[in-house]
Amino acid sequence: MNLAELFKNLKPYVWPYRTLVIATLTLTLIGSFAAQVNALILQYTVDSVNELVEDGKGLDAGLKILTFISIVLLVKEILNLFITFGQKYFGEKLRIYVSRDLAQAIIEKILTYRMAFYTNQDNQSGKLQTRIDRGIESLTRLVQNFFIDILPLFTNSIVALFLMFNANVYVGLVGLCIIPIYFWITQRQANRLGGWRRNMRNYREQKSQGIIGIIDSITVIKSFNREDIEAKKQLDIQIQLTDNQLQTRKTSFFYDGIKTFIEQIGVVLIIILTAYLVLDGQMTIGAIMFHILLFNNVSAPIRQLHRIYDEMNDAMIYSESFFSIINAEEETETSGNYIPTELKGEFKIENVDFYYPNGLHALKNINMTIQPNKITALVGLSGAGKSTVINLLDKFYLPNNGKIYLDGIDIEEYDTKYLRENIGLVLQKNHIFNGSIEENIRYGNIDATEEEIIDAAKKAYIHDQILLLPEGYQSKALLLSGGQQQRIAIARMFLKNPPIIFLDEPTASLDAIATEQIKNSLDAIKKGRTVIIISHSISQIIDADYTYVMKQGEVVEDGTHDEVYKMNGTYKEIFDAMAKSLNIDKIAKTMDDDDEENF
Ligand SMILES: Nc1ncnc2c1ncn2[C@@H]1O[C@H](COP(=O)(O)OP(=O)(O)OP(=O)(O)O)[C@@H](O)[C@H]1O
Repeated sequence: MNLAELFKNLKPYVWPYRTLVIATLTLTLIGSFAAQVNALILQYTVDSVNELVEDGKGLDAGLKILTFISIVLLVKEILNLFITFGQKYFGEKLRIYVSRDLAQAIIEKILTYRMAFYTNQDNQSGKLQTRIDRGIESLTRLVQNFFIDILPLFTNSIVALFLMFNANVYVGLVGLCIIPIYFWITQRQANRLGGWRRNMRNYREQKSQGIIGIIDSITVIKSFNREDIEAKKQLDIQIQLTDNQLQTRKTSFFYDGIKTFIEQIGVVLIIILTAYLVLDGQMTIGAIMFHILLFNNVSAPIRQLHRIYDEMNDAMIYSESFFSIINAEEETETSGNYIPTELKGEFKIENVDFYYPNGLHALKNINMTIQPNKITALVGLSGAGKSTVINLLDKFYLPNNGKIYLDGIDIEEYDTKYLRENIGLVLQKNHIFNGSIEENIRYGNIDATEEEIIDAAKKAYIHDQILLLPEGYQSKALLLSGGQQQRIAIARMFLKNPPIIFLDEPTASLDAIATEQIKNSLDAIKKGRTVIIISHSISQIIDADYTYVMKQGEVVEDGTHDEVYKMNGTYKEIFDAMAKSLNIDKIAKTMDDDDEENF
């Protein structure tokens, strides 16, 4: 991203604060003129004092001059006080507001993005966070620097250059010559640093992703005693990062040295030239001071050029990824605008093919009909594509081929918000977010009353356990056990009370008693709705009205439980294995013995 594109992208965020910008710019201009007063006064002082000495006049005459100088300098400093304060304050205000707006804008934007954006390898949470944080940080620093540093310094520089030309065209030319040389060197420096800076961004992203990874997987790391391996992985990144940092610093030091050298040559040239003009009688002695101070005003911003360049480069590099996130229109979730008056809940999946963003062919020419008022089970071994079907029905992803219809209308034509409003989803994992139990359940219906929340928790058989917690419904939901969290997710679905329900192994982490209780609750809620259940539990599968059996992304069998069982294929294989794993013979024997004893 070049500077013009950067400013174009940034403009919408700065535009609302244009009054602040104008105020800062006006103060900057006044400040630039005030900054030249010192040079003028110094020249005046040297020349006046020199004249007094030459005329042999005493302190009395000098006192008048000194009083005048002191008053001018004092007034200038008081003025400067207000100018600098106003300029910094307005600049800072601008930075804070722009930073807030950028942060909010990117959050609002990514919330509208489709699921594929989040599951993309490049957008792992740590990486995404570093990209967003760094982007905002460098962009806001750019805004601040532009108004607080760059603009005042460069306006100073231009005004000083103008005064130099006004004094003598050759003096002005020396001042002017140094600028392109400096620019050229700084640009070479920036080009050489560009690659390393990009590397730096990657290493920083990897570093923060690494730390997040460690925290997320700490149980696995500790249980396998893999602390050393994890530390080594981080060390490798740190070593690459520091190598890169050193290279950056080395290059910077080298170019900084050259720039200081050039600047000093400029100072020497100014001294020689002005001394010549003074000796030639074309100027008074005060001009030497005047020119050196003016040259200093010209070179001061240039001396900062590399820092400004660095920051601009940072802003360009980091804003590149920031704006690529915020401007990723192709990631925005699509929505139709069809809203039916009534929802029957019949899904038809026709010849659907689906590839995940990483290219994995997860569904192959799938055909299914999901009947309303019935329970449809999706059965298959791990990785067969069952959850993927649900992902497609929820419009988290769109099929690459084929169509999905709901009540005869293509789901792409449906208003996505309406569709999801009518679907209740209980997932295998990742269903609890940071917040209290109450907040987590309330997510199902933001306007629910306390009684309704408690009622939902009761239906999910979690109410009694919540009451045993020290903070009850206000306890942190993430601290609950896996099975308890699953029941919170079920309570949330009960509260939502949608006509279509997708249950992805809803009882996977539950104990036997909770499974039995939840099963009864689910049986109650299933009535009169469209229900899809994915389960590895025999009891839930047997209860289904219709079953689709999936294998490696394809539907291999479908029918009622009896029909698919009799096909002697995958379903029978899975079902028999499930039954065997339950050790039904022994269970039956234990229960028989128990009955006999009781008898
Ligand atoms: N976000 C993703 N990106 C890439 N591949 C994915 C993604 N999610 C799932 N897959 C892959 O798609 C295939 C189908 O996965 P899916 O989760 O649908 O299986 P499943 O039948 O529900 O399995 P399980 O019973 O273990 O939940 C698997 O090979 C899985 O690795």
